[in-house]
Amino acid sequence: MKTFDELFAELSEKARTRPAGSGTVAALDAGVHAIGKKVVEEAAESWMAAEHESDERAAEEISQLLYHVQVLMLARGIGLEQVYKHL
Ligand SMILES: N=c1c2ncn([C@@H]3O[C@H](COP(=O)(O)OP(=O)(O)OP(=O)(O)O)[C@@H](O)[C@H]3O)c2ncn1[C@@H]1O[C@H](COP(=O)(O)O)[C@@H](O)[C@H]1O
Repeated sequence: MKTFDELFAELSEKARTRPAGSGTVAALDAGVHAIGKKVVEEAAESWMAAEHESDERAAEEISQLLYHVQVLMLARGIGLEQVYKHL
């Protein structure tokens, strides 16, 4: 298990070191447009799971949404503090 901040640190390191086989690196190479589509897809899946599936399935879809949001942040060079200051 990991926290939001821990995942962001892990993904930042992947973006910096670009290890072979990383889905994050592949997503970053695909660009903001492709990442944005994944965010929308995972948002829709989160919504559907919340309406029609178990808590566990909804939580899983929400975790994927959070992952893709972090990848979008990395693709734009937006840090956690930049987002947190608006919360
Ligand atoms: N938490 C995640 C995570 N959540 C979602 N995803 C990606 O998002 C996809 C969402 O699943 P779906 O079932 O919707 O996907 P799919 O339609 O079958 O997949 P695609 O063909 O669209 O990729 C997954 O297949 C992963 O590619 C994630 N990919 C990576 N992580 C974590 O990110 C870290 C770095 O991962 P790598 O960059 O791959 O090393 C690791 O700690 C991983 O656990």
